[in-house]
Amino acid sequence: MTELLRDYMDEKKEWFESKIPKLFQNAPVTPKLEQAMLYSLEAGGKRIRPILLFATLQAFDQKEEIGLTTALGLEMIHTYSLIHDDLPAMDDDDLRRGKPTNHCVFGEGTAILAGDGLLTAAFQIIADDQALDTDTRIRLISLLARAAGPEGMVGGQQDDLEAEAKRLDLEDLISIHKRKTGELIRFPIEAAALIAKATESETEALVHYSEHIGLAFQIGDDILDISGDEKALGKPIGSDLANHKNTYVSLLGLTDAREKLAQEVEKSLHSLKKLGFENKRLGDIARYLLNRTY
Ligand SMILES: CC(C)=CCC/C(C)=C/COP(=O)(O)OP(=O)(O)O
Ligand SMILES: C=C(C)CCOP(=O)(O)OP(=O)(O)O
Repeated sequence: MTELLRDYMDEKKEWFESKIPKLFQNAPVTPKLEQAMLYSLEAGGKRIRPILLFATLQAFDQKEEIGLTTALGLEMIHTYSLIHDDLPAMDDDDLRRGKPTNHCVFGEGTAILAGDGLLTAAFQIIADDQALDTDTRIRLISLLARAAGPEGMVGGQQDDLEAEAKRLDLEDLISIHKRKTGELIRFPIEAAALIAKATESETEALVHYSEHIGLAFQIGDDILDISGDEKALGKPIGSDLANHKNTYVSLLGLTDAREKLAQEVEKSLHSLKKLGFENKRLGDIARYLLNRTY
């Protein structure tokens, strides 16, 4: 990662995270539930989805502040998905973002409710966002519901669960990941294009970019699951193997998985070129995915 991108990501992450403690300040949320929601939300992570939203707004010379609430809602949904993904009924993981998983600290019942709370509160804060006009808010809520729901992430997760006992081909694996991971990578980019009032053809090129980096991101996650550093990642490695998951590495082998990742990054840069955005932050983010270590 270039020093410039590192600085940008650190700065945006810090700014974004400074807003999290205030999220439920004026809401009468049951204390243990609030504590459980904030525990996972504040645990860190790369904040790559909010950063993609800010970087897309920046590419259109828009202030990042205008996308802040949408980015918070998105990260709340991403965090809920990780809490539920770690549950004994799913991946049964003990470590996430460098800390014991939500159910290990608060118990399974509260972890399920913390996830439910984050999911629903996300839509509430976007609906109430005074920085955006009503039409934009409704369109964002619709996009986000589609991306996170049964057509998107939840559907992808269901297919992923069912696939554990089977051997998939590459096409099936891509179809699962497009929904399970890809939709929440696509959303911040499409949302920022909507907020910035991008044209149809600009949005189309950005959606293509997002689809390619979404796949590159997931391939990178699969590679890191076998060759990454547990401390840097903040989650256990070897979990895919233990759970008999179909991954790009199990299907293609490490070398070809790396090659496929490089191809997806190349295609994402090609989509950016159409917009003259390849040298903007979005291009740097795509190039960072090539060799990410966490
Ligand atoms: C509705 C739900 C629960 C969705 C979960 C979506 C998701 C992307 C989980 C993490 O995937 P992973 O298991 O491949 O990643 P990790 O290695 O981080 O656990
Ligand atoms: C989609 C996948 C692979 C789950 C983890 O997502 P991230 O790798 O973005 O996790 P955090 O940085 O937010 O913890």
